[in-house]
Order: sequence, then C-alpha cells, then structure tokens
Amino acid sequence: MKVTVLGAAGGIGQALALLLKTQLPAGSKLSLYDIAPVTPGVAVDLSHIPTDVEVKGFAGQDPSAALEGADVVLISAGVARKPGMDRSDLFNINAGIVRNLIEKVAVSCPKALVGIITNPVNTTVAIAAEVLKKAGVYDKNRLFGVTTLDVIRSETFIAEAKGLNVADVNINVIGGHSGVTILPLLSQIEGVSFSDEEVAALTTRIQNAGTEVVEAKAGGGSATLSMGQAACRFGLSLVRGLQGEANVVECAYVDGGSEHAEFFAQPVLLGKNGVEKVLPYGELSAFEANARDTMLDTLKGDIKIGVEFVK
Ligand SMILES: NC(=O)C1=CN([C@@H]2O[C@H](COP(=O)(O)OP(=O)(O)OC[C@H]3O[C@@H](n4cnc5c(N)ncnc54)[C@H](O)[C@@H]3O)[C@@H](O)[C@H]2O)C=CC1
Ligand SMILES: O=C([O-])CC(=O)C(=O)O
Repeated sequence: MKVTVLGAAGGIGQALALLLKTQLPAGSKLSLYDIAPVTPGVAVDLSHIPTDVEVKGFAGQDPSAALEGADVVLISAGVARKPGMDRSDLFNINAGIVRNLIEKVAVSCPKALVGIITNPVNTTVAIAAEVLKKAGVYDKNRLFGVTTLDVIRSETFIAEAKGLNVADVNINVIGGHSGVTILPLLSQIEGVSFSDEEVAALTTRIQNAGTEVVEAKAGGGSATLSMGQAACRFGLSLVRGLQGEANVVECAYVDGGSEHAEFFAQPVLLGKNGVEKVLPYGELSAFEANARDTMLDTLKGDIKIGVEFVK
C-alpha cells in the first residue's frame, strides 16, 4: 500500500506523516511531497523511526515522482487561516494549488483514492472533481473531502459535556466543512439527552472549533495536530477498506448522489474501490432538519465557485 501526502512539510503534513509512519500496516510505502526544500529531510528524519514503513521525500515544482503508484493521496498543500479570515478567504491561493496538484494526480495515479484537506474544502473538492472530469478519469467513489476533524471534535466535546468515555461516542457530522454547513447530529447519540440550549451551544461550538484554534494560535496558523490525527484516522480507514476489511465507515464530503447538493458529507462504507456504499445519515430532530435545510444555499454556492473556477 502506498500513501502519498502532498503538503507534507506543513503543520498538518508533518503531524500526519509521523502518525502514518507509526500506524500504516507493515510493508507500506509513505511518500512525502511539498514545494518546501526541507521535505526530503522530513522523510530522512521519519525514516529513523523503527517501523516497517518505507518513507521517501520529494521537493520541487513537480509532485509526479511522489505520486507514481500511489493507492491513497492526502492533500494538505496550501495556506491556512489567520484570525479574522473565513475559510473562503483561502480560495484565491488554494484553488490554484489544488487544481495543479490534481492535474498531476490525474496523470500519475488516476485510480488512487484522494482525500482533500486543503480549505475551503466545500470548494476545493468541487475543483478536484472538475479537473478529474476534464482529464477523463473522474470516479466519484475515489474523491473525498476530509471532514473527520469535525467528527473527532464532536466526539471530544460531547464526551466532555456528558461525562462519557470518548471511545464510546460515535456521531455523524453531515453537510460540509465550514460554519453552518457543519452539522453534528447530536440527537442520534445513544444514551444521552441534550436540552435545546445544550444542542444550540454544542452545535455552534463544533461549527466554530476551527476558529477557536485559529484565534488561540494568534496568527500562527490553524489546527494542525488535531487535523493530523483526523487525517490519519481517515487515511487509515481508506487503507483498511482497500485491504478488504468489512464495515469500515467514515463520514466524508462526497459526490454521493445526495438529494441536497452535488457534494454532501455523510457516512460512507469504504471498500476496495473507495466508496462502496453511501449510507443514510438517519433520523434528524426538528432543529437538525432546519439546520440542514438552511445550510444548503451556502453549500451549493461554495460548490458552484469551485465548478466555475475550472470551467
Ligand atoms: N479539512 C480540514 O478539516 C482542515 C483543513 N485545513 C487546511 O489545510 C491546509 C494546510 O494547513 P497547514 O498544514 O496548517 O498549513 P501550513 O502552511 O503549515 O502547510 C502547508 C504546506 O503546503 C505547502 N505547499 C504550498 N503550496 C504547495 C504546492 N503547490 N505543492 C505542495 N505543497 C505546497 C507549503 O510549503 C506548506 O509546507 C490549509 O488550507 C488549511 O486551511 C486545516 C485544518 C483542518
Ligand atoms: O478553521 C480552519 O481554518 C482550519 C479548519 O478547517 C479547521 O480547523 O476545521
């Protein structure tokens, strides 16, 4: 199994690479690419950790060598937010970065499963899809927006609020990955009940958790370590699916035939070809149904910007 990280010298990329070096199945290959010249050194550094995962690092303008033969590609290349910015403010720089990288993916490893971390995810995934369509290699089951950070944050905050063992908390987070498009389905958590005030407060905290980190880092970037963990969890789930493991389910932002929007985050069953099955996200409370319906204009607008960028 070969996993390639694009943006591997960054805050997320390095954390993710470390976790993958220690957690990928024995015999895996880990390929690291970034425009930053430090990247081969990051690979040398990681290669001294005694696990059976071979690490190679690549820098420069062309990611092709890093992508050759990749089964999974995780993309965190691009700029991160500073206080006062929205994720959509990153579009001007990150749209072109994602477009150029996906053009290389389309040539070097068109069958790879691709997870996009680079913000604004609601838009960059649409860009990736259009680029892959243009290249004639689009397979909707192989492209994912990585929304796992919303899931792990929800698990953490719910366990804290309700005194639960976090390992027992499972939650679907649907929609997209910014502001009101992030919708945790708190009504589905088994064995706990929330007051209306608790639901409103917890939902808002989960939706704004990225901003919580951006403000706490005071100009030094956005979430990197928790995102590294989230991307590792998601990447390992993609690998487990590829290896034929049964019942591997994650929420992700996919082109899954949703009635709501062209791309929509919801639970998917992962398998040898990526998305094996798009799963229903279950019953919603009245609060959640209203939140889902009111997010759709924003989500569809974000997607449209991505589609138009490529056309
Ligand atoms: N999906 C999610 O839940 C989350 C997404 N993000 C997003 O992830 C992205 C990366 O964040 P950080 O790692 O904190 O940023 P960072 O600035 O620490 O790292 C970004 C890396 O991308 C590299 N890069 C820039 N252009 C490149 C190109 N054309 N090819 C290859 N590498 C390139 C840079 O050299 C840098 O090493 C941001 O867009 C951020 O908003 C961040 C947190 C959560
Ligand atoms: O908020 C940001 O800019 C980074 C991000 O997507 C998150 O932490 O969820």
